[in-house]
Amino acid sequence: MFCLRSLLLPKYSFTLSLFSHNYKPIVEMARSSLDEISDTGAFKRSASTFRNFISRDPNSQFPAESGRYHLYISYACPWACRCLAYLNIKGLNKAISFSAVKPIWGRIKESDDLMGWVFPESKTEVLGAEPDHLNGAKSVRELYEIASTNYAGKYTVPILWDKKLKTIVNNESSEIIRMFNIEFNDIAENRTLDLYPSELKAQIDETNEWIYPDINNGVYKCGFAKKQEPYNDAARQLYEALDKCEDILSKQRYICGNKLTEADIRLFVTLIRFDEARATAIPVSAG
Ligand SMILES: N[C@@H](CCC(=O)N[C@@H](CS)C(=O)NCC(=O)O)C(=O)O
Repeated sequence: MFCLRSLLLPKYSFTLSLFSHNYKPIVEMARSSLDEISDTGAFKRSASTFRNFISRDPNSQFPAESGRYHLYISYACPWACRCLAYLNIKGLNKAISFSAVKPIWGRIKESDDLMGWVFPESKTEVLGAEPDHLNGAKSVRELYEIASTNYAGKYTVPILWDKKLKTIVNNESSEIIRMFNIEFNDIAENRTLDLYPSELKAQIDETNEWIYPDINNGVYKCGFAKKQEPYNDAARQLYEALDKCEDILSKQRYICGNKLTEADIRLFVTLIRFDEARATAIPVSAG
């Protein structure tokens, strides 16, 4: 039988591997995920900052117009790839453009040592990544600086960018996918697909409530933990949650029943890049 544990083992490190080529001591990386450590040594994710909503209402501040919005992603980032998956599955590729940064962090500003997502110099430098033709930014940090003069948070992807107002609409993937699911239905090619249908909302929410902390964010809690105890806790929760998925998916096709939903996409993008994205750093053992 297909086993989630065997897919993920033995090298259980995750996202830090993406950053490892240019790894710098944490003190030089204020305002990145690597800096979000509590007193107990546990990874503590801060909330996303840009939380505007695109609406199908043409009179709203951010109306769902074709050609107006751009999605910045990294193929290495599961949060960003949720949004990319939605872009494709909803048939929004013609309405919303997207581009990818380089998959490995670089220095994001000449004047300091902060590391983060950077754009390549040319389209041929790194497969899939391309220079920022929209804003001419060298790094994702520059996009945040265009959008806000006093931004003090992390420089994360995904970013849903408004080309017209030259600002970030939203940088929270769980909200971006909800917008893509419904708000663009007047222009989406696959408008009848509803990945958050009303009859399954409660079940999807309930599923997200354990998959998010234990798996989606759980891999970061393992990878970024700075002490043994929080690492052990996160790894135990992660393995228990994977076993729970295994159990559910051995009895039914999708995580919330017989229909593909948001909960599947959110789980899949984390699972699919375990081996690819976390090969070199912070191994997670079966505990
Ligand atoms: N809450 C955000 C999280 C996004 C996030 O953490 N992205 C990571 C990449 S996997 C990032 O861009 N990190 C950059 C940094 O920490 O500086 C979402 O779900 O959209």
